[in-house]
Amino acid sequence: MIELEGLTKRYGEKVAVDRLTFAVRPGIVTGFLGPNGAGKSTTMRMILGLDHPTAGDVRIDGTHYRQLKDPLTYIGALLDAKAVHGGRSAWNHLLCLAQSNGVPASRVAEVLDVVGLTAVARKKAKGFSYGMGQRLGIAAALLGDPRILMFDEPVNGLDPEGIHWIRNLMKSLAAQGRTVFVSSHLMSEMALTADHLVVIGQGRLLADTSMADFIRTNARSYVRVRTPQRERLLDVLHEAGITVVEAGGEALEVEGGKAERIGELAAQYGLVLHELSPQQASLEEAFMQLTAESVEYHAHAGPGPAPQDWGAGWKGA
Ligand SMILES: Nc1ncnc2c1ncn2[C@@H]1O[C@H](COP(=O)(O)OP(=O)(O)OP(=O)(O)O)[C@@H](O)[C@H]1O
Repeated sequence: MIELEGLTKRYGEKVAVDRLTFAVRPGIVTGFLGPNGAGKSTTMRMILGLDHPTAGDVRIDGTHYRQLKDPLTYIGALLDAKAVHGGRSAWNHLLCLAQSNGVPASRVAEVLDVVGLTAVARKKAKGFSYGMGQRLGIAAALLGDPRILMFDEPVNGLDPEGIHWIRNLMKSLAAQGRTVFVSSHLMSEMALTADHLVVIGQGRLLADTSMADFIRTNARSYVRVRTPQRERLLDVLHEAGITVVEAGGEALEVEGGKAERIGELAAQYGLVLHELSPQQASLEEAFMQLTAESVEYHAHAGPGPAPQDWGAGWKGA
């Protein structure tokens, strides 16, 4: 379990993390979401004792990180995959970590096998691709067989097979009863992996809830209905007190009723339906809706030079 209480970090005037209070529980994957600059990495760094909180507190199974003996055996983390001495081989990097953390050297071969780097174990890390570096970082996190795992953007740079692999790895670690805390900007991936979500914006807690509740609360779900008897169906739904938002063409978006109820009403009145499909809102829609107010770094959309014209001013200069 990771517990944060009023955790705050200021850099001068900038409040990077603002009175965060939440707990990351064992047995499930908890996703950590927030727009760029929301404070996710700063929070993770404070959990690991790499940054000092300005105020508040954070504990790992009831203890401060700095008080843990052999911390890698309590919490394993992937924060920055590039934090590896490039001149060292993957094997040596992990062996050094094992020796300084009371982990048996036999674990090195085991974790290299888990992350699929056995074949390149003796190669220098500086020759690794970004994705191989991520795998090495994940191996380091797993080295001490810790009860708590924390990953900052673990799927960055991974190929589709690697993304699939890490998704299953995180789920199986949680199924073993471990605490798994993971940040990602890839909403589709997070939707497949996380059971619970902690969402922050501008350093503040915006949500601490199950995936299902988060989507239900923050995005619109509706039933899409197509019928050649549009006016009659509208009357029937209206009579039944069901809200209809009209869409283009012959499709209706029905917000206030379940597909079963709409289908039964149509049958009762002998109306033909060409489509009756519940539309589940996506995590991405829910996330954008919730964090719209707290996005600091917007790209410019709308009128402006087309991408092919960028730099046109340089021509002939
Ligand atoms: N060492 C530092 N000095 C000054 N400001 C910092 C420092 N580290 C982080 N910040 C600021 O704190 C805020 C939070 O940054 P942080 O990296 O924690 O966000 P994040 O949610 O991890 O963002 P991203 O999704 O872009 O990785 C940002 O405004 C950042 O500029």
